[in-house]
Amino acid sequence: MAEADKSDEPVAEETLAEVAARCGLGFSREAMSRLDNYRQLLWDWNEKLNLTRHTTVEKFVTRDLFDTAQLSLLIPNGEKVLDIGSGGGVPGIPLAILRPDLKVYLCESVNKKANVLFDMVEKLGLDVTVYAARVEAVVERSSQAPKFDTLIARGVGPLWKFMFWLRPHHEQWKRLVLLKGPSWPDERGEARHRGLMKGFDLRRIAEYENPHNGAVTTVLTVTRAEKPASGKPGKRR
Ligand SMILES: C[S@@+](CC[C@H](N)C(=O)[O-])C[C@H]1O[C@@H](n2cnc3c(N)ncnc32)[C@H](O)[C@@H]1O
Repeated sequence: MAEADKSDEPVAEETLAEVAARCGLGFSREAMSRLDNYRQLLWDWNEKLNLTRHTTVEKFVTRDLFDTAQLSLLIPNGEKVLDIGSGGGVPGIPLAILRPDLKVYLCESVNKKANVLFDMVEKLGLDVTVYAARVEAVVERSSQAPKFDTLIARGVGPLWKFMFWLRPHHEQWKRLVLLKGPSWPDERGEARHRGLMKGFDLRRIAEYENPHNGAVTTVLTVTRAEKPASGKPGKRR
C-alpha cells in the first residue's frame, strides 16, 4: 500500500530548549522556562506594539538569547547593570533571568514601551527596575539613581551618541559595553572626530558569529582612560 503524502502536514517548530541546545546554550531548566515565558509575553505585546522582528523561536534564540549569553560571560558577579534603550527588553530581561546575581535596570525613552517593560518584569517576578526615561536623564539624577557598574546596549545608536549622552556623567558608570556590527571602526572614527573619546579607552573585548546567519558581532567596551605616568606622552584616544 502506498504511504500517505505527508508534505502538506505542518512542520512543528522546534522548542526553545531544542534550538538553545543546537546553539550550545546550556541554560538551566528553570531559566529555560522563564525565558520561554518572557518570549511569550514579548510576542503577545508585539501584536499591539512594534517591539521585535524576532517572531520565530529560531530568531529569538539565535539573535536575542545568543547575544545575551555572550554578554553575560563578560559581566562580573554582583554588578549593577543598566540596559540602555531596552525596547522589548533585550538584552536586559534575559540577562536578569540568566544572572540572578546581577541587579539589572532597564531604561527606555518611549513611554509605551517602558510600560510594557514594567508589565513583563512584574509578570516574570523579576527584581528589575525600569526607568521610563532617556539614559541622559537616568545618569544625570545622581541623587536618585545608583551608580552603575556596567552600561549595556544593543541596537540603540552609534558610539558617538552614547559618548555624547554619557560623557558628562562619567562618575555614574564604570564601563560601557556595546554590541556592534561590522561598521564599528567607522563609529569609532566619528566619535574620535567629534572629540568624544578624549580621556576614555575603547577596547574590542570579544567577537562572535551568529549561529543563524554567521553575522559577526563585536563587543566594545569604553572605560575612563588611566592617566599616563608622568613624563610619558599619553596615547591618542
Ligand atoms: C532599535 S531599539 C533596540 C531595542 C533592544 N535593545 C534590542 O536590541 O532589541 C532602540 C531603543 O532605544 C530607545 N532609545 C533611543 N534613544 C534612547 C535614549 N537616549 N535613552 C533611552 N532609550 C533610548 C528607543 O526608544 C528604542 O526603543
